[in-house]
Amino acid sequence: MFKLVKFLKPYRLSVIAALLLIFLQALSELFLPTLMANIVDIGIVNGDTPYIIKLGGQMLIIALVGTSCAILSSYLSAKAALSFGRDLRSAIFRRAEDFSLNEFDKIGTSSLITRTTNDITQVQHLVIMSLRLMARAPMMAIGGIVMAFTRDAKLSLTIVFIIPLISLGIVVVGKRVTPLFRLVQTKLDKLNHVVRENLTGVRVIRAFNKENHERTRFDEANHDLTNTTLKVNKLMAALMPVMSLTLNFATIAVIWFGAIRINSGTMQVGDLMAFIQYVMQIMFALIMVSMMFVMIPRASASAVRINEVLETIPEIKDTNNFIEANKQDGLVEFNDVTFSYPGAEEPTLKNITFRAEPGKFTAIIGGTGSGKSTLLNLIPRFYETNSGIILVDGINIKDLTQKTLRNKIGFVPQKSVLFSGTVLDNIKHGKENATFDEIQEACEIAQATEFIYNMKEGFESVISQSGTNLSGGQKQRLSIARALVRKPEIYLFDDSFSALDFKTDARLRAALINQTKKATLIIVAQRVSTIIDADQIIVLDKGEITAIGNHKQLLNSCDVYREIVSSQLSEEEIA
Ligand SMILES: Nc1ncnc2c1ncn2[C@@H]1O[C@H](COP(=O)(O)OP(=O)(O)OP(=O)(O)O)[C@@H](O)[C@H]1O
Repeated sequence: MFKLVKFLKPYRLSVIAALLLIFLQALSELFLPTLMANIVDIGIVNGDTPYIIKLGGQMLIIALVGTSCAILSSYLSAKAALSFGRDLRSAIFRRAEDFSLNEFDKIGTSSLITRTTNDITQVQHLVIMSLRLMARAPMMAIGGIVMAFTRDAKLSLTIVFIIPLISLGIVVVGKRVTPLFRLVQTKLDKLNHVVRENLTGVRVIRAFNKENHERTRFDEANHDLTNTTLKVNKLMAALMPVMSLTLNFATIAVIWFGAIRINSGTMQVGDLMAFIQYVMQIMFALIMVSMMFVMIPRASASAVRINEVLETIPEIKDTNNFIEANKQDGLVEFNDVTFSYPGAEEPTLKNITFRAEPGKFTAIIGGTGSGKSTLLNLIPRFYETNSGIILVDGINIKDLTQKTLRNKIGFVPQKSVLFSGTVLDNIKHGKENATFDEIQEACEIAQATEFIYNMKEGFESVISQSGTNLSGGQKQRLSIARALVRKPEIYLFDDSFSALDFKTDARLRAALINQTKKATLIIVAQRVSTIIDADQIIVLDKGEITAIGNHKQLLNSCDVYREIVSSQLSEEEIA
């Protein structure tokens, strides 16, 4: 929790001002019972009306000052806490932006969302309450004790018995709920995960009539969260009645002993009235502390989860001694590269060595799970290799900044990803300052122009969430146009033509070859027809390169390739 305090630093002036105002508010609240005691003991007893009016006026002014301080301190503490929350959210978001895909896999997308939203809200809530209550509670408790002692030292002994009793209750409950609160956040993660999977996979769920199964899964996660939260709340609920009971007993004890002291003439009625108010203030302060104890365990569980993200050092970082890329050819070289996903028993890619030259079309083919996408993902450095080096234009990619490296690349992922916005916005993701001519040219090559103009608003048509209003092939073509508009040196297509019909696929490739004459073109494909014209075809099998050559060479020399080809093409096509 304390590690996050640094995020409050920029707002220290607001925090200090809020604390000062709270101090003034507490002083005013502590002073009022004394004035009231004087009105009773001096004004009423002596029938001194001007004295009563004078002190009554003073009470009114002090109460007004106290209220103004309370309003202003609430405003300042809310401002500081909300800004704290905003900065923390930005910090998590920025950190997550730097994560390699490994770190995303490790923490989990759903958990990252919960941490950026719910966890931060918990901590932010604690900050507001700490500034408002936590600062006020000790002032009120200590001030109340001091004032009560000045009113009647002997009667104050009642307080000495009550405070340790309440403190014990708070500590016992606090210890039991802390681990439970941590559990609540984990259960919330799980619920988010189930909801997310259900919403994104709604079509599959309906197609397979899995609604009941998914409902059960959701109910389980939902009940699990509810039960754990209930357990925590039961414990917390037990604390409040205990507090109230103690408060009432304390009041009875004070009135009882106070009455005895008034009878014996050692105490005045006004003093007893003030004393009761001070005891109330002390008890109230302790209740505030117990309320804080409700929040601290939950917020500290959230703070641990937030810190976990903030303290995760991204595996992939730019070197300080980065090299400026002078050449702009786009030559890609793999030298004996081996790569494993964390926790995997076997490397996914083993001893990969090849060259993909500018002006040449390199294709990668292989069975499912042979490592094609993984190989492609290593080029923009989405993952770090275990051994071997990858060079772009003769420079180890680890010596380039990620920005420089990725500026050279036009990447089309296997699963098309579009963002909410217009068609134009989505293509401009590839090049912010692209002219309309450039965008049109890219769409022309990607075979997207026709369907874009068939849309109601053309390039201004709005793409709904993740492109749900587009077909798979349309999404793929927009993803391709987004990469083409950059005119990069290296084009990486990860099975990006799979949703296109054969005719569109052929037209697109013909146009693409024209546009990418000088660039390095690397295409991962499942379909042999997509890569039949490649200058070199890399055949991957179980993470290893089985053979490299063109279609004809491989047909004669590579069994794996021949098998793939004969499973897709007829004898005449092969011949
Ligand atoms: N993020 C990941 N974490 C752990 N293992 C992974 C991850 N992504 C892929 N793998 C594993 O790595 C292997 C290669 O996967 P990859 O996606 O590179 O294959 P592929 O040849 O592109 O397959 P496909 O043609 O089906 O897309 C598979 O066994 C897969 O289970």
